[in-house]
Amino acid sequence: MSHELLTSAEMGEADRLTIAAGPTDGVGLMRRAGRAVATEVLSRYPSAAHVHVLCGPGNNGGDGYVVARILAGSGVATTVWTSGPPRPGSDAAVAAAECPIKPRPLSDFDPGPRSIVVDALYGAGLSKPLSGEAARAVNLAAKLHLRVVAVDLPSGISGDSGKVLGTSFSADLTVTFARKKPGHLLLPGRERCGEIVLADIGIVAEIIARLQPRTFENGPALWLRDLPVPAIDAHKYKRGHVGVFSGGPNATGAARLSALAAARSGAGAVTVLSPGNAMQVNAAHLTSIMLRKADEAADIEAFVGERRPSAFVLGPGFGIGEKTRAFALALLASGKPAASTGIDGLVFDADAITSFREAPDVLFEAARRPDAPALVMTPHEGEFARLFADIADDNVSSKLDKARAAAARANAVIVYKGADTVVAAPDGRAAINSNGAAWLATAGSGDVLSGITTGLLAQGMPAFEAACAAVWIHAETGRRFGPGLIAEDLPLAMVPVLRELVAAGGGRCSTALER
Ligand SMILES: NC(=O)C1=CN([C@@H]2O[C@H](COP(=O)(O)OP(=O)(O)OC[C@H]3O[C@@H](n4cnc5c(N)ncnc54)[C@H](OP(=O)(O)O)[C@@H]3O)[C@@H](O)[C@H]2O)[C@@H](O)CC1
Ligand SMILES: [K+]
Repeated sequence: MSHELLTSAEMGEADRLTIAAGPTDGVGLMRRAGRAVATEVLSRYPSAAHVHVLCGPGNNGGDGYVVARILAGSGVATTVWTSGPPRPGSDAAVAAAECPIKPRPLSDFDPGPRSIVVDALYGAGLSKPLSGEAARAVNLAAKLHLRVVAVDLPSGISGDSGKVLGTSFSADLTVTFARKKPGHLLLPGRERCGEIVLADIGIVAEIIARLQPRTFENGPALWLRDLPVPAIDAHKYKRGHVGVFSGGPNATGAARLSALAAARSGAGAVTVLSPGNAMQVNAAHLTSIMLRKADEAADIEAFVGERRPSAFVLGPGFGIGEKTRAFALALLASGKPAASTGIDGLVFDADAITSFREAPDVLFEAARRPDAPALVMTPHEGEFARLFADIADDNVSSKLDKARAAAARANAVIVYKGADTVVAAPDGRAAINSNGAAWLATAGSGDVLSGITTGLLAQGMPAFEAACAAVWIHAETGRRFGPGLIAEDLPLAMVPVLRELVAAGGGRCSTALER
């Protein structure tokens, strides 16, 4: 599995364990890292007039000296610029000694137009904002529109958070080693990396597994085995029954989008639960989706007892206020075994999140009760801040840290939406999504995401996996559809994506869900 993401500390530990296991030493790893970068430079820019390798004082710079040695040995005009010599006795000092090019001070950096920059100033060891001569080099490369190949990370980007410290290079290509780091996927880091190439430098999977990584790049490898497929003896209720709450007569569309998405994601039956005064509007627009009146919390109880739904989505178009809070708390009290016919999973989105802005602890306490159904919440940035104001205000933490802290506090899987959506579970696992597309930023898109998540939950998929799969499928569908996408397109357009996932080996029979 190469979808694990490593923090700087974990990467350092992988390095240490690899060296301890032998026979490769630190300089050996550095030579492989540098060679991987040099190979990319040579194959992508075979006719480059001049390559400028910028070397910092640490091991990132060490990789740079290896790159410079190999490029020069291949006949490429190469200049090395350094921001400081390596520490005597370090691996980087060995690499520098092996490099035949005499380094020049970075303060004199003076690249010609159309040359290539290899940025080996700072990588995993970035410890402060870029300034002085490094910032000048960044500005010069940008001004001259030079191609930049970053070693491990563009200097100035934090590998753990994706944040820019001071300023940073914007690379065309970033070559990183063993596994990607969170900063390659979190914004703005992701935009500054350009294309990312993952190079194998001999840090084996067994070593990575010993670190027990808790952060992943979202993709099928993380959840395909849990993706529900109907068993041969499936009937509709064995495939999970989803309940979707509709808003009033002027706000019914969001629920229908969620309902359709839940049905397309494989739930065998979907019921829209509508206020009495919106029954006619909903009835006029529903065909395979069922419809039932639900005006108060007692109606939920009756529905759960009679129809045995397995998952609900509350929030899209529902409205903000006391009724939403009452419905949410009634649903959270409907888990097993408190009610023998209890439900397995809940998705709270939009208005269900905002309704608790004055008293989030009431929601968290209800979600923390042992019998509460698994809860997934899908806030965008604004909604996240309403529920987790202190976490959102923390300027030091990354989006990953924030999603994790929120998940632990709320005892819920948090889907912290955005162009770099993070899914975090209360147990500390987290995944960063990287296949999103700007086409998804359209009204109703989030309602569809909630519906897919609920559909998967209803079929017995565990909450973290269901949320990750829904985010990925939703993003993949939007990416493939491209221009012209509106939310109504998504439920049907995701069918080819689902077909491919099932063909690729998904997953778990939803008959496990006998109700
Ligand atoms: N781990 C592995 O498996 C492998 C790792 N490899 C490579 O090692 C890299 C990590 O190396 P690293 O730990 O030596 O850190 P690195 O990024 O060179 O920086 C440290 C130095 O920079 C300085 N410094 C930092 N920020 C600064 C700033 N803004 N402005 C000025 N100075 C600043 C910092 O100063 P200090 O914080 O000590 O004051 C320190 O001197 C990694 O990215 C990869 O390329 C490969 O060889 C293959 C195997
Ligand atoms: K770098």
